[in-house]
Amino acid sequence: MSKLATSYPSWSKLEQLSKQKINLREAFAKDPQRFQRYSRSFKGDRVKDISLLFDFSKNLIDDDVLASLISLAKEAKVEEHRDAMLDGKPINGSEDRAVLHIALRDLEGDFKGKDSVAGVKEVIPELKHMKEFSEAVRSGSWKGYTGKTIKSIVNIGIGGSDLGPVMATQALKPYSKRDLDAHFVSNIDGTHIAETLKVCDPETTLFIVASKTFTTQETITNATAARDWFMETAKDKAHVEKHFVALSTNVKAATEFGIAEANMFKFWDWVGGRYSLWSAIGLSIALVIGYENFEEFLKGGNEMDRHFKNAKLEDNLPVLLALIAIWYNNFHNAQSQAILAYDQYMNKFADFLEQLEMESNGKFITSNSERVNYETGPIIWGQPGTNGQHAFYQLIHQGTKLIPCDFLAPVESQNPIRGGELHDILLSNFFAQPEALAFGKTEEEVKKELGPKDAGNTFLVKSKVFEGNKPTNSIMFQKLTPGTLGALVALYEHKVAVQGFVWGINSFDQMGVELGKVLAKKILPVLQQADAQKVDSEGHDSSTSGLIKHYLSNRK
Ligand SMILES: O=P(O)(O)OC[C@H]1O[C@@H](O)[C@H](O)[C@@H](O)[C@@H]1O
Repeated sequence: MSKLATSYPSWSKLEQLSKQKINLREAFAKDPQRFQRYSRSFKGDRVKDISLLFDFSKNLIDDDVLASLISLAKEAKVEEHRDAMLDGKPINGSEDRAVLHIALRDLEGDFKGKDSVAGVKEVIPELKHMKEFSEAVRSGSWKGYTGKTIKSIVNIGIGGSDLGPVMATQALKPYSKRDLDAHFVSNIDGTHIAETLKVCDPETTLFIVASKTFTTQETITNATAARDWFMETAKDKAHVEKHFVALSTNVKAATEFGIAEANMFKFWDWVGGRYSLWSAIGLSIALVIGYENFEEFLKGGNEMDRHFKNAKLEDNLPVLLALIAIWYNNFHNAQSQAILAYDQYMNKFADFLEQLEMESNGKFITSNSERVNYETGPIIWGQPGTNGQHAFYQLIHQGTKLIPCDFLAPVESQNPIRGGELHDILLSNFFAQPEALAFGKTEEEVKKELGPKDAGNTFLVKSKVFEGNKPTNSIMFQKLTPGTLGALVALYEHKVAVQGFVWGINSFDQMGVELGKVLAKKILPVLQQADAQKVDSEGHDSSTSGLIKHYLSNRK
């Protein structure tokens, strides 16, 4: 049973330690080995192109802090929780489910404990189905109802059934089949599907209806709209099977929607939505980058799984990433964390991590049904570099909030424009920003730089001071290959799991998304009946009633 994290002896120790201010200028000056001491490298042993360097030396830590964070992980039984997860124990207690996204990428059978869980043995046959299908579409042997090759795919899904595929297809664009257009429709705002259908041809478009539950209102409504649009041209229902496939755990509902069993790609209830890009939900990824590359992505995730399982806590990348974030979240009052990827292909990475981290760890109840008396998941946000530098970095450098940042960048660019000049400029920024954040600029330095003419202008001098001491992690990877992306995603997945273990919460349900859905379902009939009189009898507060009535009386 999970305890309140505040009850661990190391929690109090860390509270004490947080009162001693660590100054990064002094820490680096004192210890020439600081980078060596606080950085780790990680190489794939099967996927050879994976090579990561994780530098956490620009954090407000010293040996005492790090040792106490590691002790905290031990007291919270992180290793036991991890092993229970990898063994397929039902650690998602509120739903009584195992948490086995690792099974989706365990192609060589490294994790035996999970094998008795129902569905695990179907992973490989289902991958074979994905392989055959994606190859048929990509090679052109799969034809639309008029005998034409598929030119566009439209993934219709939301949340985890959208964000992972969107992020990964963007990230792995260099590996994509450029003559196959990939679209993603998620929002129930009709604009999303309307604008997508405008650039699609019913004869050459394949719709992928991606929904774990197959009951999600947005997805089912958008899929129905897509089918109506298709039927306007195709006329005959029998043509649907050439143009619609389903990715779901709910075979019954997908059948009711009209999708033939042969066109269904299944997964299981032990795959959480935000962890589902490794499952059939990744079909759009396999279609875009090809099955072999998709498999490399899976193998990259498995590299990180084995590291997570086998590396000692002090060297364990997900554990370190999690503990460092806990240090700021719980002992330095940091409310948010920025994800800053210096790789344009990763422009959806922060969006993806928003769901992964916030839906997983935005909880106030422990697995022991107690209300936490400490902060849980931070707000995750970010933009790719260098764009963010010209927008919000001002606040990170000189604002009043502490925002720990993860900087990520590839050693090798996929597009070495002008002989690599652009990449060098990009990387010079990737190196410079954490340096500026850590070491800042003192008043003396500013005065010296301004020279005698302006050094007496106090407001100017003070405005130009950077206090520094802002913590960052830097993660460099060789190149954004499918394997590397897999390892990076799994790194963050396990980071989230470790944090949940320490905070004693269930990172694998998402009850907090339900209430709004239920209320919307109650309001919808009122909008459809357009009965403004009825609004008052619905029992809403005056604000909600007022807004509904405003809508009903002003819509055309
Ligand atoms: O894949 P489904 O069942 O349509 O669900 C989509 C999303 O629905 C949301 O309500 C959940 O919070 C997400 O976790 C989930 O990914």
